[in-house]
Amino acid sequence: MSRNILFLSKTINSNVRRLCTTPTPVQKAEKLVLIDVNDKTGYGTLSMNRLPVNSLNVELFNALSDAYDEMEKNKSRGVILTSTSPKIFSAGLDINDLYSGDSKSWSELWDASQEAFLKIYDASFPSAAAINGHAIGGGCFFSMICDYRAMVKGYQIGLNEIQVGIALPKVLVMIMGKLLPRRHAEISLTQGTLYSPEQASKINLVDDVVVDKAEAIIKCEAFLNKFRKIPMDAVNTTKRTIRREEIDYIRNNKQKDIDDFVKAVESVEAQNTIKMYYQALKNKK
Ligand SMILES: CCCCC/C=C\C/C=C\C/C=C/C(=O)SCCNC(=O)CCNC(=O)[C@H](O)C(C)(C)COP(=O)(O)OP(=O)(O)OC[C@H]1O[C@@H](n2cnc3c(N)ncnc32)[C@H](O)[C@@H]1OP(=O)(O)O
Repeated sequence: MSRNILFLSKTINSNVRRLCTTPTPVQKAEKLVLIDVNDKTGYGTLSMNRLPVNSLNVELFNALSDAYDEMEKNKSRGVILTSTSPKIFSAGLDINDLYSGDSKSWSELWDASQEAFLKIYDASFPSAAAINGHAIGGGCFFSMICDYRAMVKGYQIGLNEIQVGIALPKVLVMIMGKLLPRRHAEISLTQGTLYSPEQASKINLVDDVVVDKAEAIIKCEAFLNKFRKIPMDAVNTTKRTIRREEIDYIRNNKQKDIDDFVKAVESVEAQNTIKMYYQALKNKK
């Protein structure tokens, strides 16, 4: 059974295509999240596919939410979150949107990010991130809300929002504060530190360092396998107890959280920094 070739199957929605093993090959579809369900294990591999860098915009957030809905509907046993790029998991929020947006578009962006966050963080199955390249800003955050992270050597990971001029949104602070030892969380959040996978593994930011994507997927599958003999209701009740604070915060303060994000992005200081950051990125070559 070939799992590497894209096959035609019914379109789930405008941005998500399920990959399955029905024998009708078609050319690669330009969907923002590709779904490949392994019929043997029941695990779905979700590959972000907004090339070149999987920068997160409303459409990619919505595609992730839709993909998770599909996994819930199909009673998935687990998800492996990865990317189709050979060297980038995700470069975080789309700088173009931060640079050229307005309060309406930033509200929509954050609204969509909250939805995707809740789908992943409160899913009824475990998620494992196969971090096959750089995971920066929002890209790092989306790996952090999975239950497990394996990262390929040679890339960088971290929450660098502060360097882009954005005050850290509350949920990012809450989750970083729980994942990393306190001192590392504080330094990382206030300095926007980017880490090698080896450094990240020493501070709990990643669980395993691997040599390539194939090994990352194997590690993710091994992690998901650990849940096969445990009743999922018990796992989910326990997980929700652990994660309740962040989930309740977003559910009960949705609009305030959006307003806080818009305020952070539209401040003169943030806009000046975003502008410089954007220009530096464009002048890199
Ligand atoms: C309550 C719910 C919470 C949920 C919240 C979810 C997420 C948000 C969380 C917090 C706020 C997040 C903020 C951010 O994420 S800010 C963005 C942070 N990201 C970065 O700083 C990454 C910047 N990019 C890089 O460092 C490099 O590009 C790279 C990723 C290391 C790759 O380097 P490489 O040399 O391989 O490629 P290029 O640099 O040439 O890039 C190729 C191409 O892509 C463009 N690009 C890169 N990054 C972005 C980006 N983030 N957005 C848009 N475009 C990007 C780059 O400009 C090049 O374009 P070109 O046209 O020149 O080819």
